[in-house]
Amino acid sequence: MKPEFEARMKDLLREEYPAFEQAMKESPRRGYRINPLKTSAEEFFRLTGYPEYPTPFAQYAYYLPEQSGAGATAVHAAGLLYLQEPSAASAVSVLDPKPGMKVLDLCAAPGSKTTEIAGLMHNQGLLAANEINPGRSKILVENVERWGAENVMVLNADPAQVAESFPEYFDAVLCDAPCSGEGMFRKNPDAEKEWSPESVLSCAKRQRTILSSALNCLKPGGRLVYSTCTFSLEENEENVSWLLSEYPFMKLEPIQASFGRPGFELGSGTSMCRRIFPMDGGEGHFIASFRKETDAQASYCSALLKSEPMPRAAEDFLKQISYPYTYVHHNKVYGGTFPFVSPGTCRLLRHQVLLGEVKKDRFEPDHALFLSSDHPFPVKMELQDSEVRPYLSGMTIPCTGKGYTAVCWHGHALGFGKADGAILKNRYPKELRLK
Ligand SMILES: C[S@@+](CC[C@H](N)C(=O)[O-])C[C@H]1O[C@@H](n2cnc3c(N)ncnc32)[C@H](O)[C@@H]1O
Repeated sequence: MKPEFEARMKDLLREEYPAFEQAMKESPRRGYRINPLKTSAEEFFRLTGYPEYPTPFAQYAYYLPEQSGAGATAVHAAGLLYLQEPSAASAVSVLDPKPGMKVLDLCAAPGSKTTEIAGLMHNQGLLAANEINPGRSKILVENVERWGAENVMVLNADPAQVAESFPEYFDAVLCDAPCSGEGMFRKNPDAEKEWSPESVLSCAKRQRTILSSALNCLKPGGRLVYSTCTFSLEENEENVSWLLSEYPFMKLEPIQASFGRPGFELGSGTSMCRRIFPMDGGEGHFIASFRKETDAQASYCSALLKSEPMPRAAEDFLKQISYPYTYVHHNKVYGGTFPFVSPGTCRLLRHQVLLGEVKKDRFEPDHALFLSSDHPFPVKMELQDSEVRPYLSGMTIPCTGKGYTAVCWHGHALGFGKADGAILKNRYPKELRLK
């Protein structure tokens, strides 16, 4: 540990410091969540043979066994699991999103909390996932797609733009802010190299700007959950105190949780927040929960988008699967479980589910259609275990069927291909292929 970091942690933790120091010498805890949109715990453990070792932080969350190789296997490609640092799942447990709500995940990439929220919403309501960084926002799209969520729009915008486009729109907002990452030092020792007391202060300042946008997106009566994966007071309880004094209509709420420990009390009720340290079974997290209490009752309705007519080629193809809402724009056809709302001035990367595109009067389905959780494609083929790697590497597979076909492993689609009665031409996306 850097001496300055060590001194700050001693000051913060006092008599608890030896436990922290000891925990920092131990191996990091790794975790994953099961996808409730696609599988059950019973099926998951039968398919993987993993030991069932739940974490205290969230529903569907488990510690990862050593040497699982989970990232490269069919369960990952089919979107049955998401690898996530165990304590990071705690913020969504506090947010407690429900089916039918309108939820914003403001700092969302790579998507561990977005997929967790989507899992709890069961494709009902709207989840907007925003990421400011263009490169990271593409990874977010990939992860949402593999998860199979059908009600997620992905935005790539500055939080201020999101607030301008969706004023007082959401029932719940998660602000999982960029931070100095002190809770990542055990997992990723390189993260500590970039740390300094100055970087803590600049993160705290940036978090205040992001928080101001976050609360503007929240409708009256709505709930804002603020989280970081760092330990500094400046980025956590001090920012909470700042928000309470700057925006008196924001009220701090107690967090009822069986994990972690209370926040440090700064005189504004900040012991109602929750903290997790490495000696609490995860790497480290901070969570605060606020309610927006204003006299205003009305909340904003985002404009609905007007679809272009459904192209004939798409209409014929889509008889095979029917979504509650469809939207056509520039020959691209989208399906979803929530009406298609305007992204305002935000750059839009994903509109619920991209079903496919009409090219030269032919409809070409998209990978996302096949990975969707609630609308399985009816024409399928089942892979043998030995065929999974070849398929995920982009190779052709023997197949006696004809036409577009979902390629499945134990009934779960990994992707698709086009069969000609003898072989299936592989349409697994090039950028996802195993090397
Ligand atoms: C802690 S990470 C989010 C992790 C994500 N919620 C998850 O669970 O996978 C914070 C994110 O905020 C983004 N970010 C960086 N600067 C930002 C800013 N000024 N405004 C909003 N987001 C920012 C980062 O690119 C990063 O993806």
